[in-house]
Amino acid sequence: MIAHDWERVREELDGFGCAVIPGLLSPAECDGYAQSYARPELFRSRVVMERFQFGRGEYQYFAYPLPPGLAALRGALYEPLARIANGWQRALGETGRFPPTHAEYLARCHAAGQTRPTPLLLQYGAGDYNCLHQDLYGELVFPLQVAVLLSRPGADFTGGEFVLTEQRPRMQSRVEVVPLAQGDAVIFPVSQRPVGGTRGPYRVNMRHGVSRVRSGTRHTLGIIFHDAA
Ligand SMILES: O=C(O)CCC(=O)C(=O)O
Ligand SMILES: [Fe+2]
Repeated sequence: MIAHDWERVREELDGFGCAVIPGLLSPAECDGYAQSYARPELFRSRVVMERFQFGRGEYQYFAYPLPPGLAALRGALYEPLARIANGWQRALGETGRFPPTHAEYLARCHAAGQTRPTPLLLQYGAGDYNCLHQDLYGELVFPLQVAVLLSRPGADFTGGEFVLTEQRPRMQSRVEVVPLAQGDAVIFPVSQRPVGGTRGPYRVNMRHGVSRVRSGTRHTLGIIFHDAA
């Protein structure tokens, strides 16, 4: 288990739709991941965002088997997040529950034909950005995901802020800009979250993206818990 104040994470996710774990990865771990972008044998596919009008920049999905540290991190983050996700299921009146371990959840994904790994490394240069999106890859959706900033803001790059939008029914949208240092992890909803209303919780629709990188190079590690069809 990752030693962290998960109650605070739950409160921030419930209150604002995002939470930060400072220094989840060390500078050496961040540099290791960022450098591994240049090792094609680690990845199953590469996406140039401009080709799909997803933005500008590129990313690669890791292949199975994941690097051991990444597989362990994905499994360790899943467990406390599954408890939060099950609280959201209850709040929204959904009957389905997420199993306590990531191995069990992956078995469900694989049985449903979602067998391809979704953890990814992203790479942005000057002028690159990531349009607002949702990382949905099939019917099975684990409702929370994690992104770790691998580069040093102000030193390796400028600009390139992580942003979230929250679309509320019949109301104007709300935005969060999440300040991150190297190694910080942001936890956020994949697509929806419950917000407490006077007549009980309602669903809001969330998207995330990255504003334009003004200079330098920015790398991120994305950890998504459902696999892809
Ligand atoms: O580069 C970022 O900060 C966002 C990455 C992203 O879209 C993701 O991890 O799903
Ligand atoms: Fe994403």
